[in-house]
Amino acid sequence: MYKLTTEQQHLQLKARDLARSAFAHSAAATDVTEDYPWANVDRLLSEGFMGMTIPTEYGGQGRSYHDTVIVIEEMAKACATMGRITVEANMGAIGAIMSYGTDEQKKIAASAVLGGDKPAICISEPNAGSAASEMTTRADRKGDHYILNGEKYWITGGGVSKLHLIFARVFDDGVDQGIGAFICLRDGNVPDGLVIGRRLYAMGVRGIPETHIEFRDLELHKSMLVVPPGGLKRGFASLMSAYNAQRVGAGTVALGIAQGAFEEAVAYAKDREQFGRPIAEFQGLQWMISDMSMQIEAARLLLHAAACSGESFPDIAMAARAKIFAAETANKVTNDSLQIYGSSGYGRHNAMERHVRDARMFTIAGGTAQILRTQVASSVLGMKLPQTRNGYMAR
Ligand SMILES: CC(C)(COP(=O)(O)OP(=O)(O)OC[C@H]1O[C@@H](n2cnc3c(N)ncnc32)[C@H](O)[C@@H]1OP(=O)(O)O)[C@@H](O)C(=O)NCCC(=O)NCCSC(=O)CCS(=O)O
Ligand SMILES: Cc1cc2nc3c(=O)[nH]c(=O)nc-3n(C[C@H](O)[C@H](O)[C@H](O)COP(=O)(O)OP(=O)(O)OC[C@H]3O[C@@H](n4cnc5c(N)ncnc54)[C@H](O)[C@@H]3O)c2cc1C
Repeated sequence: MYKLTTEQQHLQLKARDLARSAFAHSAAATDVTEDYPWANVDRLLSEGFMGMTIPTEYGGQGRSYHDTVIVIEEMAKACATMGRITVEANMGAIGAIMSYGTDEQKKIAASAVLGGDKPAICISEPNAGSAASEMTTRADRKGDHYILNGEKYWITGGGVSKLHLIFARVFDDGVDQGIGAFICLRDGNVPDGLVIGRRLYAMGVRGIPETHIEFRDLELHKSMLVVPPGGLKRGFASLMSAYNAQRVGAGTVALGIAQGAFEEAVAYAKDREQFGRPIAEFQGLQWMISDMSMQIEAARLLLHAAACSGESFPDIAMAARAKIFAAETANKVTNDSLQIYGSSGYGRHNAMERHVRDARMFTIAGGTAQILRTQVASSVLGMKLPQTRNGYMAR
């Protein structure tokens, strides 16, 4: 059982106040316009919810991932887009750079995020989604620079993010060194070679653009290559280890969406009358409400435990379990909440259909529920579980 400290309870209340007063009322408009909510991001920044995990020596608050999930749930409950922005402003790319980067890299990243930027993490490719380690984006050394070529897809924040962390296979003298991550800033002037491609219009969480990004002879100084302590040969494993934090964050957005939909459904059940009495008096709905409350509470416990696990970053299996459970809970709870609303939930004049759409992405993005189950199985069985045919044959 987790218990929030007094300080964490204050943080939760501060986040809840901001989310309710500033973000909840614009969530529907953000969904309809599909515009990035710049004004809300300014508020998120000025209230101290961006770059919370950045160490104090780089201008941040040095907060834990546990503190961060407390804030994310509140933001996502009010507006899923703001929930996801809070994740990327505190986890993912910024977490990896603040842990593995050089002093110069940390200063660049901290300055971007503490200036209001939500970084973009560029891993997935059209032919390497689940099979992320099969990425073909390559960086070839040329003197003091690397030349990047390749294509990423479903990059959250494409066209609005300033800081990009680009995963690529690194070649020195044509020899594969392993996978590293490059920092590329899109700061007013778009660097030659960084091409923001077409937008992928999404089913939910529509306030953040998802785009293709191409690298066409993108030239980056060698000092922009983030090399984790284990070197490039262990680069992919170390970078994915940092990414476990973002999985916990994404799961928490799913939780916040579920909690928000649930609260609305409970209030509606007490208010709506059929057969001369509130529909909350019908056992068929009472048992649905019980199940929803259990699933939400269990998801929250798994997420908080995962956020507190590991050393620098959450443990791979705990993060995977928590994200799978929270994502599947969000799909179930938002659908059941809509059911409790009946036709009113199905109408677009109501928030329920948006909650269902917003919840849908989390069994896909950040590692699908199937891939993450394989990671959990690998941990439980103590077995490597290569997914390629020749991986098994080699064993
Ligand atoms: C990891 C996979 C790509 C599977 O690929 P492979 O079979 O080639 O790799 P593995 O042998 O499983 O892994 C190689 C190496 O890395 C270690 N590893 C892998 N993942 C992690 C992790 N999460 N934490 C720690 N370590 C990790 C692994 O143990 C191996 O180490 P050893 O060599 O054994 O010591 C695939 O499973 C995978 O994760 N696919 C999903 C890709 C993904 O999550 N993409 C996210 C893109 S960003 C995004 O979607 C943002 C959306 S959001 O909502 O935030
Ligand atoms: C809204 C959204 C935001 C995203 N944001 C980002 C981002 O910011 N940065 C980024 O890099 N990526 C991002 N992604 C991409 C995301 O990481 C990928 O969608 C995800 O990793 C799955 O890859 P894929 O979509 O190519 O599906 P595929 O890998 O093609 O999978 C298709 C289906 O096959 C299943 N499958 C594949 N391999 C296996 C296996 N070995 N065992 C069992 N089932 C398997 C999958 O589970 C899935 O059901 C985002 C995606 C979405 C939807």
